[in-house]
Amino acid sequence: MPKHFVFIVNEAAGGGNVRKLWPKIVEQLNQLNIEYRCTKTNFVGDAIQITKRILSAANDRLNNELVIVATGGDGTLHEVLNGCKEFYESHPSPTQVPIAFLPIGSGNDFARALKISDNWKTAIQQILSVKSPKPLVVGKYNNLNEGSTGYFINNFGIGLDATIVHNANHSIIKRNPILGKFSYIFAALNVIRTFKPVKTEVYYGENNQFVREFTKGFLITVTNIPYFGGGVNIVPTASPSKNSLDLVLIEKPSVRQIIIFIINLLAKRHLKLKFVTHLSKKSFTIITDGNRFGQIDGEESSSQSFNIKFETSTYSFWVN
Ligand SMILES: Nc1ncnc2c1ncn2[C@@H]1O[C@H](COP(=O)(O)OP(=O)(O)OP(=O)(O)O)[C@@H](O)[C@H]1O
Repeated sequence: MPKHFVFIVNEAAGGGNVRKLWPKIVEQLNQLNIEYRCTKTNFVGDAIQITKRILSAANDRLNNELVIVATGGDGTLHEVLNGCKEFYESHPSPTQVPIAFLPIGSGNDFARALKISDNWKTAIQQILSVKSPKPLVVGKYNNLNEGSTGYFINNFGIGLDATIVHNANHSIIKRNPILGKFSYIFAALNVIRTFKPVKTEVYYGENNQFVREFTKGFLITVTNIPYFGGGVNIVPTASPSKNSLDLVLIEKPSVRQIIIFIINLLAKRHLKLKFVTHLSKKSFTIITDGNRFGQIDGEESSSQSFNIKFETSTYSFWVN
């Protein structure tokens, strides 16, 4: 069946690079003679509202033809996913409009995990070569303190990586089209020195009957894919095709341990280190004692003491 593609375009992604690229992409789409339309986002969170409007305007026939193409970075894809999930939670349907991804943001970790090309022309060809939607696992979080829920495609971090995201997002480097790619590295070098660890409890098992306590939680990351922070291979075995989420937790390391960790990270052996905790589960709850930043798919959440239940969920994606 011919597909109708709706591009939700975040021109602010990729340090503003998308604004320059988009006219070229439009030219290419016209040359390819495919059926498409596009909507540009105007502010943070707009892609959630746009997605919900698209889905509520589609009827049953269109539902089978539509593909929503998140066009930007991981934050744009995150918003499109949450728009879809919110819509179908209030309008249950046997079929879901699938999400495709045209990765032209700064980090593009989801694309890296799914081997979607970072060359936009190739990525468009990849989208056009898909024959049918594929269900993929996404993370669901339930913030038990706030009573809010949401979904993530990549990772939910508390502490170190979240503070790095906070600092990177507020640095002028992030808005630079060339240096933007390195904004996380610059921020990391500073935060690793200054970050204050946080007391953390992790509950898991059928009825949360197992608990692990960490007095000096430093890096606390729940991930659905191998990468975080723009290409760091934090859990090489993580996959959105596996019905589990991976937790990596490191307590405040010494300088020696940081060096050992980096060397082992490069050799993909870091999860075997004694001072690194790695759990792969369908569900767990993390409680932290002390206000720290959180990051969800690279977008920061406010500084707070977290009490979060994580579980797996699924959504339909237009990927090979
Ligand atoms: N018109 C807009 N102006 C400013 N910000 C916007 C606009 N539309 C969307 N946004 C916000 O831009 C932020 C960054 O988008 P996105 O994450 O897609 O790009 P990126 O940061 O370059 O990529 P990545 O997350 O892969 O590093 C998101 O929080 C999104 O809500």
